[in-house]
Amino acid sequence: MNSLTQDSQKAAARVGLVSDSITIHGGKPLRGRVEVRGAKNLVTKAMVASLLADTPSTLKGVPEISDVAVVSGLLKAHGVAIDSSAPGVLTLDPSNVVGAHFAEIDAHAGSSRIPILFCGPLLHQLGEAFIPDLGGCRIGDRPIDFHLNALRAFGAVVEKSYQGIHLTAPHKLVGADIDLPFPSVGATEQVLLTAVRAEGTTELKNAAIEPEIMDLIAILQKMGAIISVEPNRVIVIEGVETLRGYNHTAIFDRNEAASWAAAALATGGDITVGGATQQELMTFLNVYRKVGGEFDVLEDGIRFWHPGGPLKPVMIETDVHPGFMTDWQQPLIVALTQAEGESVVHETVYENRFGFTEALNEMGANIVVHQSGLASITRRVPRRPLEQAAVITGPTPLHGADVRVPDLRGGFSHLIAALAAEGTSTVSNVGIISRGYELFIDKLRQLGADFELPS
Ligand SMILES: CC(=O)N[C@H]1[C@@H](OP(=O)(O)OP(=O)(O)OC[C@H]2O[C@@H](n3ccc(=O)[nH]c3=O)[C@H](O)[C@@H]2O)O[C@H](CO)[C@@H](O)[C@@H]1O
Ligand SMILES: C=C(OP(=O)(O)O)C(=O)O
Repeated sequence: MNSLTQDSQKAAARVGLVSDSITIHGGKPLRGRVEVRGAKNLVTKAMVASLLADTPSTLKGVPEISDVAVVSGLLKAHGVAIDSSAPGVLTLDPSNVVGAHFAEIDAHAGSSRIPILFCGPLLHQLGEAFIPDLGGCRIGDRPIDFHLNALRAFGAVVEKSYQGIHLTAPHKLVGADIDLPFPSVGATEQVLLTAVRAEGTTELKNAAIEPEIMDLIAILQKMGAIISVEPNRVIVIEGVETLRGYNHTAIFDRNEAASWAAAALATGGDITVGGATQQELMTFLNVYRKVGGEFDVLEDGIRFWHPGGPLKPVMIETDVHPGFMTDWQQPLIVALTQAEGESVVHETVYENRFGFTEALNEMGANIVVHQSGLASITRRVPRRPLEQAAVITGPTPLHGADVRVPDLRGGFSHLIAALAAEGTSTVSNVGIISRGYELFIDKLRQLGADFELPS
């Protein structure tokens, strides 16, 4: 069994997903309503933030996804008492934070990227931290140099070993001036979670300002932190000695919402995404409209549908917020296989995020991924050294195939392609999808998808 399949089976087991594959009979529009809850990319960080307090926190809107299970396991290993008896609500009590045993941490190694964010909170609480190997989607090298350099700037001593990373704070952590080479989401969160209790002031330049980061800042402010978001990606944090627990409802998952929107378009369907709001999806909504999709912003969600007639090709560049999010391109590309003409999707955030298109080509799509010579394709000069572009020529009818999920968003795009395709497809390794899509099998059923799970 290869490691991707192992990752998938572990993720499936964490959320009680009984099957790691699904057989889909496609060609049927998805119609109905699904609810999205808290964002994977906020909830897990909010859980880590609870470690910084001296009283319990309450987090609401928590989805049943395997990344939440991984972070719960790591927090429990560090002595945080977690009550999850109320659906979608976690109370996290950090009164007895302790160093974890290696075996307990190692059980979660390679499953998510969130462990790296434990550094600052554990250094503040215990004076040391041990971080196991990171996981997350394999979509590029994903180095952590910005994180470690920032931690060093606060005064942490970093020692790497083959088992993980050991950090100590021989003297107190002190505020620092940090200028990120790229507005990294994770590194911005690393700085926030460390600076809030460091002595003195931290100025972070070239910070990421994704909505999930703004929600994390809101949480930290509720806890007693002093953080100001200034123009031009500058965030200033005045350290405080202690923080208290928070009570917060997580921002909705805009990546899940965009995925269901793309599913409506690709299958010729009509899906209302309950819990989605317009502000966080503005860039996505503009592109959705340009492609030919319709949407209606409701009081309690957004309705997305295919109005009939041909879809139009588009040119997109993924970017940091407020640009077109890199996690949105995979589901949308399935819809673009049905647009009349040539679309170009230029990936500027990760250097290897089009692996999923191979399976779409097996299903009949015409997608060519270019590693170089991008200027001639997109008529622009690359901004980062390792950019890729995918050229999608449509419309091409999709047909069923047996495909394996390579990563979270690519995997969801495989589900959408199978739902849109004529004939039967088997999608395996679907456990990976449960890292970020809550109860997706139940939601597919609600939307009238025709599928079977192996008995
Ligand atoms: C759990 C979570 O929130 N995941 C999201 C987060 O990932 P994550 O926080 O890992 O992504 P980053 O924003 O940090 O990465 C952006 C780019 O910066 C590079 N980089 C990052 C850190 C570093 O130390 N060195 C470095 O070179 C990365 O390789 C990548 O090319 O933001 C990404 C960009 O919106 C999203 O696709 C992910 O869904
Ligand atoms: C890349 C993603 O997540 P992670 O950073 O957790 O791998 C994602 O959510 O698409």
